[in-house]
Formats: sequence, C-alpha cells, structure tokens
Amino acid sequence: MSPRAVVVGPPGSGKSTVGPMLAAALDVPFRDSDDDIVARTGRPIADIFAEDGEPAFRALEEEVVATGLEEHDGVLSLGGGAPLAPGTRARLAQHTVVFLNVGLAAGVQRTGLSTARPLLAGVNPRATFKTLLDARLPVYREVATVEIETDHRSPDEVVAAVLAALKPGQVRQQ
Ligand SMILES: Nc1ncnc2c1ncn2[C@@H]1O[C@H](COP(=O)(O)OP(=O)(O)O)[C@@H](O)[C@H]1O
Ligand SMILES: O=C(O)C1=C[C@@H](OP(=O)(O)O)[C@@H](O)[C@H](O)C1
Ligand SMILES: [Mg+2]
Repeated sequence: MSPRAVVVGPPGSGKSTVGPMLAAALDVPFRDSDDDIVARTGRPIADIFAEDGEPAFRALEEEVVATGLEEHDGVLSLGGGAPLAPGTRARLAQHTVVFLNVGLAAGVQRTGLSTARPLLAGVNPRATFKTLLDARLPVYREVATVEIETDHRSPDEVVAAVLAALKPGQVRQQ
C-alpha cells in the first residue's frame, strides 16, 4: 500500500485544507500527519512543542510519517517541517509528492490568526516565516514530483491544478 499523493509545503500552503478535497476528488481516504500525532499522543501539537521540545516532536513526526507512507493508500498531508528529517526525505523518494507553495505575504496572512503553530508564535512571525521559507524551499523542491503555486488560487483551484499536474509522468509507480 502506498499513498496516491503525499502533500508537502510551508505552513499555510493549504496542505490540511486542500488534502481532503484532493482525496475526495480522487475518491480515496485522507490522512494528515499532524492529526495522527494528536491522535497517538492525545495532546495538541503546541503542547508537545512546549513540554517536550521540537526534537522530540520531530522524532515522533518521522515515525508517524513513516507509518503513514507504509499503510495509507489515499492522500497523505504532512506537517510543514516533516521533510526536514533526512529519513523522511529518503522515504519520499519512492512517492508521488505534491509541493504546495505559498509566498511570504499569503503565508503570513493565512497563518496569522492561528496560535496552533508554535514555530510562528514569536514576536515577528513575518521574519520567522521568511527564514523558514528560505531554509525549506530547497528541501521541498528536493522531494517534490510536482510544485503548485497557491498564492492566487482558491482551494478548489489548487485541487484542479494538482489533478492536472498528476499526469502519468509525474506519478511514481509503486
Ligand atoms: N488556496 C488558499 N487560498 C486561501 N486560503 C487558503 C488556501 N489554502 C488554505 N487556506 C487557508 O489558510 C489557512 C491554513 O491552511 P492549512 O490547510 O491549515 O495549511 P497547512 O496545513 O499547509 O498549514 C486556513 O485558514 C485555510 O482555510
Ligand atoms: O512547519 C512546521 O515546522 C510545522 C508545521 C505545522 O503543520 P502545518 O504545516 O500543517 O501548519 C505543525 O506540524 C507544527 O506546528 C510544525
Ligand atoms: Mg496542516
């Protein structure tokens, strides 16, 4: 079993919003690694960061993502930092990976009202977001089979763009 598509990208790119819509369009189940972490620990992501620290969160995330890649056969959306783990990047090389991209302005706007993302909770979320984008863009591009811009697209339009991009040439056969 293997996901039809794995969705990666920065916070606010729409992985958790577009992922279920893409799954519905493909008529397959949906899973989100952040939801899996919350279900497994019974704790919100922000509490795990605050109480256990980021390294503990990343270790748990890598395990949960590895399990999802092995046992889920629908659309699997990852948390924004999941591809930072070298082990996860190696596993993603076997999969169809959709990179939802978002620019600084839209990313800050979409994540600004939420306190659920501990990495962006500091005094200057815009600067933090820029540092995060600069560091991660090469990582997302390394693992992606397709890249979709989301800044000027509604979630429905993003789904349509992903479906159009998932032509046989971009799909890694298992
Ligand atoms: N293409 C889009 N256009 C406008 N708003 C969006 C788009 N995609 C997601 N959003 C909004 O941005 C916020 C973050 O989306 P979310 O799916 O949680 O992102 P991620 O899981 O990538 O961090 C949500 O409020 C969502 O409704
Ligand atoms: O970018 C990150 O490092 C994180 C992104 C979050 O997921 P989303 O990308 O779905 O917001 C969540 O996993 C956690 O707060 C860490
Ligand atoms: Mg998400």
